[in-house]
Amino acid sequence: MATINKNLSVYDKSALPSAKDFRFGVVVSEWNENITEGLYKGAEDAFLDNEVPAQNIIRWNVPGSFELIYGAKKMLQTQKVDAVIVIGCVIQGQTKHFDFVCEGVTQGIKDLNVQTDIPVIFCVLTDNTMQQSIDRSGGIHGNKGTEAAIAAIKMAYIRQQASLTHDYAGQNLLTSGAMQLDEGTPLELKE
Ligand SMILES: Nc1c(NC[C@H](O)[C@H](O)[C@H](O)CO)[nH]c(=O)[nH]c1=O
Ligand SMILES: CC(=O)[C@@H](O)COP(=O)(O)O
Repeated sequence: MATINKNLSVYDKSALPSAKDFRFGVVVSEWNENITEGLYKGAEDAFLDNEVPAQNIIRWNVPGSFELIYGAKKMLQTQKVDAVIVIGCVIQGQTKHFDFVCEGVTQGIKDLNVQTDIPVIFCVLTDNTMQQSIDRSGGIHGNKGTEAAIAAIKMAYIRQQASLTHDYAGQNLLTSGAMQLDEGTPLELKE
């Protein structure tokens, strides 16, 4: 379903786990800061709306979206956080640079999710025009920063619950039957 068919800011607060004890890192790109600041506000407001204490939100800035990878890596290595959001806005220019930045950031953030134990949420707009970015950072399609904060809360909870289960060494919990993840159903871990 494309963004135009859903509002990025809409979420069911009653369906979320408590986030008051979670700590979140947010790495923000300074490129297109008129957009990334709006995305950050959406994320921050959603955290605060879900009782995350302001002091539990750690923000770092990096020059551009490509640097989100290194910034998130150092955040994970040095800060006690339950999830990290990377925020960027990449807009098509005249050259192929857009393609390489977008692909590089996507693969780099994917790698962090594979190689580390902390969820890293991908809040990077990859748009054709500035208007598309405006529409998705608090405009007519809502705010992707809000969506990212809700994802961060949900993933921090999944990580917390998974840490309570038996260590199925070498097994993928999602396929071993130990973890049933149904949409909207609280996580139930089976021994
Ligand atoms: N054109 C955009 C960039 N480009 C800069 C790169 O992200 C990077 O900072 C540079 O290549 C140095 O390593 N970054 C964005 O976030 N958005 C753009 O539209
Ligand atoms: C994503 C970019 O780096 C791009 O916006 C830079 O613009 P250009 O391709 O015109 O150099």
